[in-house]
Parts: sequence; structure tokens; C-alpha cells
Amino acid sequence: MSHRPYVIDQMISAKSIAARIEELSTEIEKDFRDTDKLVVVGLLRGSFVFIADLVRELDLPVEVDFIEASSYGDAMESSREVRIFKDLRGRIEGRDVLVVEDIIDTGHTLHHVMAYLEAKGPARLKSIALLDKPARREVDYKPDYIGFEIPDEFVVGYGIDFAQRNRNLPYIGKVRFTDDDPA
Ligand SMILES: O=P(O)(O)OC[C@H]1O[C@H](OP(=O)(O)OP(=O)(O)O)[C@H](O)[C@@H]1O
Ligand code: HPA
Repeated sequence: MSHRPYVIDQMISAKSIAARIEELSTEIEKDFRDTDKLVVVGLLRGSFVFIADLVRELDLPVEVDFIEASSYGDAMESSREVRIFKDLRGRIEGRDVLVVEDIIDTGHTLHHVMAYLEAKGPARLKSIALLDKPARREVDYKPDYIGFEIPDEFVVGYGIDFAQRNRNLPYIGKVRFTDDDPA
């Protein structure tokens, strides 16, 4: 939990997010139009808002599942140790799978989860991240679909937290510490 005072400056509006999700859904529908039933896997906790909006835009037969992984705890820096707290309920062997992530930063979380899921033998395994912060990448991994590329700012909202707060904001904002402000 941070005890430093901060404010949140809007970076991406709810309207822009909705418009981008429509575009991404069209791309995904094209790529998976021949699939029997796409398994859409939300990476908890941060993706819960994004996956809800994304699946409702997808005109495809889908099944929804979740996996929970975390590496940040309440900190602003990745521990680089990704822990899986909750595994999938269903089997993905031989299935087409799309992993839904809110943000890729260092890349450790998504890289680890993709390797973990690949070992379960899916037919096709792709990933989507709403936000990509390429300046901070520490592992060589790029999601198949990206909503927005963002600069190196700590962001919150639309499912994304700072010390478990602000997930309920309908837009993406950046955290600005007010004790950094010039007097
Ligand atoms: O690319 P990385 O540097 O690994 O960072 C991205 C991950 O960090 C956040 O998760 P967090 O560990 O905070 O868990 P949460 O989803 O439960 O908030 C976010 O939701 C991503 O999963
Ligand atoms: O910018 C971020 N905000 C919140 N959680 C995160 N996890 C990785 N990057 C971020």
C-alpha cells in the first residue's frame, strides 16, 4: 500500500477503449472464423473488465475460462517471479485459445503464462493485451494483438490496480505523485 499522495490523470478514455475493442474484435473474428469454439482465457485479476467487454464484441462461439497469476503484489515493480494462484477449469488440449491480458510491461507474466499454457498442448495459442509498455520489456515476447502502445507510466483503471485500488475506473489513467510536484 502506497502512503504517498497521488492523483490520476486520464490517458485513454472509455470511449477510445470501446472503439479499439471493436477493431480488435473484427481482427480476431477474421483470424478465428474457422474455429469450432474459441477458448478465451482471462488472466486475473487485471483482465476482468477487458475480457467482459471483448467477449461481448466477438461474434464467434466462445468458451470463457480464467487463470490467475501475479508478480507485482502491491508494488510498482515486478518481482519477476510469476506465481500461478488459480489454474484453468477446462482442458485446452487441441483447442484454439486466446489469452486476454490487461497490460504487458516487463513481459514476465504473459511470457510465463503462455509457456505454461503451451505445455497443455493447444492447437493454436494467441494472446491479446489491451496495453503494451514496450520501453520496459525485459523478456522477448510480443502479444499477437495489442490495443494501445503506451509510454513508461504507471497506469490504473479498467481493471488495472495500484495496490489493489482503482480497478473500477472506467478509463485508463496514469498515476502522478503530488509530492513530486514543484511547490
Ligand atoms: O509484464 P509484467 O511486468 O509482468 O506486468 C504485467 C502484469 O502485471 C499486472 O498484474 P499483477 O501482478 O499486478 O496482478 P493482477 O493482475 O492481479 O493485478 C498486470 O495485470 C499484468 O498481469
Ligand atoms: O502500469 C502498471 N500499472 C499497474 N500494474 C502494472 N503491472 C505492470 N505494469 C503496471
